[in-house]
Amino acid sequence: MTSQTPNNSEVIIHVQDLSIYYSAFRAVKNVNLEILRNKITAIIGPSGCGKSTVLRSFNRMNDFVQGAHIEGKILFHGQDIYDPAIDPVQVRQMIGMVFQRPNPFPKSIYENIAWGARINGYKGNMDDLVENTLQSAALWDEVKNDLKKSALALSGGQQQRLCIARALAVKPEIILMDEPCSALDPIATLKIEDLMRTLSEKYTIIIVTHNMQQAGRASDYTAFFTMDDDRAGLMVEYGDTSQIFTRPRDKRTEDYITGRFG
Ligand SMILES: Nc1ncnc2c1ncn2[C@@H]1O[C@H](COP(=O)(O)OP(=O)(O)OP(=O)(O)O)[C@@H](O)[C@H]1O
Repeated sequence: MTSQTPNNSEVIIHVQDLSIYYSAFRAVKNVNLEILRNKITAIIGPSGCGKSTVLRSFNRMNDFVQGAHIEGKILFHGQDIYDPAIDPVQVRQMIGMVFQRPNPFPKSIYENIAWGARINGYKGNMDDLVENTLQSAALWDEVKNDLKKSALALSGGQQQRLCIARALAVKPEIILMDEPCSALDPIATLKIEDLMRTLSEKYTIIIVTHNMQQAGRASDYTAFFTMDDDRAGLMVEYGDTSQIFTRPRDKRTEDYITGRFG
């Protein structure tokens, strides 16, 4: 691994020799990566190189895919999240996820936030929680008079910010974002990118994106993945986003970011 991570930042996730399989097929191999706290890390690379697979392994979403399993370790604050003693539900509470297509529940805006919190046993003032998380997701001003309205009546960008608010409501430390803007127009996309920057003051964000301008604009660190001859994804290079985009060390990274491949 080519790592430029400054050693004064706290590592929140250590990925050690990670390989991920779908039954016998090794989709990702031998990844070593350190994710830094309160930073935005982008995972980029050509289609099929395993970006989503890696992202989903960080909160055990691959557990839902029959035959999916990993080798190696993913340590969250030094704790192996695949240790049999660990409850995957708790992992997903601490490491939340936002998906490609906004997927609010077919319920009111209010209930989209309150539901997860209630299931998690939240005992505080629900109105305050709803307001605070909608504020954190930069959505409050747009919806404060419509909290009883269906979430499905919101625009795509608003729905995605609601999904971010919903993820925040259960107090995670990390937010995984899998192509969160691919269904959004450019203005809604920029709003989400601004929001990511604000959220990184309190949270750690890992984003998979096809959009290289987005990775360049919105992330602090970038991991570039590609596919090997055996179709397994591997990490080619990882470092400061400006270095990856202006002075890539590996020819494969350079070819990808200059558009010669991918
Ligand atoms: N549920 C699954 N079952 C079997 N194979 C899968 C599954 N999900 C992904 N794969 C395979 O794993 C490899 C990596 O897929 P993944 O979706 O992680 O790549 P990606 O880089 O995120 O792709 P894209 O940019 O197109 O979304 C591909 O070969 C894909 O076909």
